[in-house]
Amino acid sequence: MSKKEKGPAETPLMKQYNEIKAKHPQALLLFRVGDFYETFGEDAITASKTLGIILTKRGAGSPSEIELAGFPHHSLDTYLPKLVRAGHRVAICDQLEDPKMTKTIVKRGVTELVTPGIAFSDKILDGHHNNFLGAIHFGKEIHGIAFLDVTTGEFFTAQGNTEYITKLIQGFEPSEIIYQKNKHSLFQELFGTKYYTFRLDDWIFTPDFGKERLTNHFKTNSMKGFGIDDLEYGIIASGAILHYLGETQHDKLGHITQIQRIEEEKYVWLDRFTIRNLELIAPLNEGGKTLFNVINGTKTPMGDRLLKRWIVMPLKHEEQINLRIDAVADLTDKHSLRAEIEHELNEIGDMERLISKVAVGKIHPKELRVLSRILEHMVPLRDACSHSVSNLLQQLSQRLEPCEEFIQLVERMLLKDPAVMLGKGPVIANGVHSELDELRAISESGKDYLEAMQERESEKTGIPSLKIAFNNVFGYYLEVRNTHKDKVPEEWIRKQTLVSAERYITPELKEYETKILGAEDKISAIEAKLYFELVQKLSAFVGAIQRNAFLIAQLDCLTGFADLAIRNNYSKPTINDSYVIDIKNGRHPVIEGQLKAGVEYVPNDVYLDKEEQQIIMITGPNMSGKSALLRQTALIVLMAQMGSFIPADAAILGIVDKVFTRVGASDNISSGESTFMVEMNETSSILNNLSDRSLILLDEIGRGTSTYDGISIAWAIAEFIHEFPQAKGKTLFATHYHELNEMAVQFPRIHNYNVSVKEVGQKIIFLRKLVEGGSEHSFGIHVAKLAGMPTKVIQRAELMLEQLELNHRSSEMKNVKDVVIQAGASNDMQLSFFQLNDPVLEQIHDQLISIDINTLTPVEALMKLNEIKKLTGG
Ligand SMILES: Nc1ncnc2c1ncn2[C@@H]1O[C@H](COP(=O)(O)OP(=O)(O)OP(=O)(O)O)[C@@H](O)[C@H]1O
Repeated sequence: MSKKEKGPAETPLMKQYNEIKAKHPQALLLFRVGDFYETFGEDAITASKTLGIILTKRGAGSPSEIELAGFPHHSLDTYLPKLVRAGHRVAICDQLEDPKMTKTIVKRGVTELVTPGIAFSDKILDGHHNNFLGAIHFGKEIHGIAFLDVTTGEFFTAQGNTEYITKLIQGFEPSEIIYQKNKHSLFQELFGTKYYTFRLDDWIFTPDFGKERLTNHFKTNSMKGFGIDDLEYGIIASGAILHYLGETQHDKLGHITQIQRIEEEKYVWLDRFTIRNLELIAPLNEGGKTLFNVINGTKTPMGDRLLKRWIVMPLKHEEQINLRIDAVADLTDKHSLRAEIEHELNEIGDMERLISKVAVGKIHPKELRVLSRILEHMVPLRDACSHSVSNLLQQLSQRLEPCEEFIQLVERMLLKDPAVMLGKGPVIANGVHSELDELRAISESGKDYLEAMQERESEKTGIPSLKIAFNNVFGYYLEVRNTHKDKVPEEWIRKQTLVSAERYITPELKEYETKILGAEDKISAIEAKLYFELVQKLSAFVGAIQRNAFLIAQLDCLTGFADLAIRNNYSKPTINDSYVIDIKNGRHPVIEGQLKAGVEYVPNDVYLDKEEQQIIMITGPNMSGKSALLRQTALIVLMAQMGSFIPADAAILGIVDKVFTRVGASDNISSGESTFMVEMNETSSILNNLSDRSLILLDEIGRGTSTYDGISIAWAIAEFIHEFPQAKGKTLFATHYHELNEMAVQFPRIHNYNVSVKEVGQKIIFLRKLVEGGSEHSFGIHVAKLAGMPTKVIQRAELMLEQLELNHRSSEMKNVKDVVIQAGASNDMQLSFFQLNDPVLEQIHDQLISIDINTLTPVEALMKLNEIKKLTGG
């Protein structure tokens, strides 16, 4: 705060402001003054820029001059979301007493601190997304994490290594992450700078504090009941979240009724590359479609939010998966059942967020009516589900609670069509409170009296346009247009002169005004009291309505799956505990919907198991459909384990417990690390976590490096997976190195396939059919042709490729060790080679030194070779 602001001329108001601002230095303070929210100093500059409101000066020219920008208090809903979305923390400072009741300065205090992770305003939230606040507690190897959506009351915790935490953050997409102050550089190192973060004091991140916060909140002795007792770090992170809520003045938390453990053992492990690469919830390229976009057929916001979680957390237990799949099957079979349920779901809005608003006391009367109307659909839904043969739907049906008492209370207490907000019109029904009814009658009759008075006076004075109106400054008045000014009786008291009219009052008018306003003040007070009592009573239903919301979310996802299956012609998968993946005519769910008119997606069979065909080596030219095939296989498996039908004619799927994905790391080059190193590191993390039920997708591994390095990496990895004694992870390996086809000779569970193409003259036609056998030759040069490379270069390349292939064959690459030995040998040779003192050799030497092998593509390598050959006069 600059000196200017603290001059001797500091007014009591600014003194109060400065005191409050000092408590919230990191927040933008909205300071309520009368009907306005004002911002001062730096805050005013920020607010005026972000909101496009006028920046002025308070006390211009005086020693206490300070920037000022403000907006009317009723525009808070418009401006607050803009500030929060722009990444600001906003402290809302309200008047804590009625200005009319005090002679000194009004008491003010911060009533809420809104941050991106803790926001209730519907305008900040996207109804279809959870708004999670995340907290991390960093340990040495293992870290704790917690996520809370304060708008729905959903609260989760877990702990695990960095990779697991990263993956959870990817799946939950928190809007804000809090962590310990002294872990700033560690956080940035692990998670980068793309998240909105806030750091808290270190002492908050201790086991005792965390446990105390949680047990106090849930009113329990331990966290055993929630099954998280052993998650020491998870508890610390969760405690930090509750502390943060307190710090931001969110202490009404009755809707946070439980904390759930994210049970790693229950869900398929998807490594972070898989979530990204399979485009499960976020597209790789802006505007791209995700699996979520394609399979989302939900009708309620709860379903929408839950589906996202189902997608990133597919199940691993056969029984649970089959419960879902059987429900989808029944909903698919029975058209009328589905139609009935969908009809009800269409009418169900965001009951989860509405009931949270009841718990925090922020619900508006109209919203209560909406919630009550939603609850009326519980009984029909329950009845509909009871007609299903699926166990899951039966269970859902039995658990749905009708909440009749809630509906009755709202029906009895609220008007059918109450005002949107308390204080903006009548809310409480007639017949609830006798004094309220009487006061309403007085107010009404007073208004009737005023109407009669207007008519009477108009007649008496001969002023046809005479009007009785009201404003906040001097209450009720009579307004006379200037043309009739001379007809105004003498006893009227003039109050205000406008350009075209004059305003008057009379003793009679004031007498009725006192009656009406007195009644209205009392009406507001009684309505507010009754309304708060009602909300208080309704908060007893928080648990039941939250449970209903969760059941409906599940029902919505399942019905959405059924609908999807019918729309896209999906079929029911068979899930068992075998180690087989046997897909008949599988398709890619996203690509098949995006093909040009007239182009059919070519379906393919994929078979993998532990004994015979563990690894499939898929060769084929670029663009032939290798990646699509890899991804569709994983997507089909994952969709099935989410409980959905699948884009295939049929499939028998042994449960998969982990999915790993690695894609030739061309997009990692920007990080500065060598592609080769990145690829090796990432792949080694697969090898450390392999299981018999793992599914591994390796797409063009080794692409980012020079050809022989690439082949060696790819070979080494495939060999390792094949030879790994503890587990036989099923693997799809896409590569354009046809050299890898040789592996099938040595390794019995590696089989060669290729995505077939037909060469017609100079052109290649993609048939997109996966057929057994390796490719005859590499298609790199074909791609160079497509890229418009000069014919001379292409011809030379073709020639050299032949040479290379000949040499390579003669070296009989038996296994990777041989390659490594060869590489060592050639190093030695290089030395002696360049000891010759020849200028051409020197040039060649320089050329070779300048090559960055880690980023060289095969085509570039060929061109380089061509240049070098020219140097020798070849
Ligand atoms: N089975 C299929 N049926 C119809 N079109 C397909 C099929 N598979 C792939 N395609 C189309 O071909 C395009 C290229 O496929 P994909 O990216 O899988 O090729 P690729 O062999 O992996 O190529 P690259 O090596 O360049 O990554 C896809 O975007 C899609 O439009």
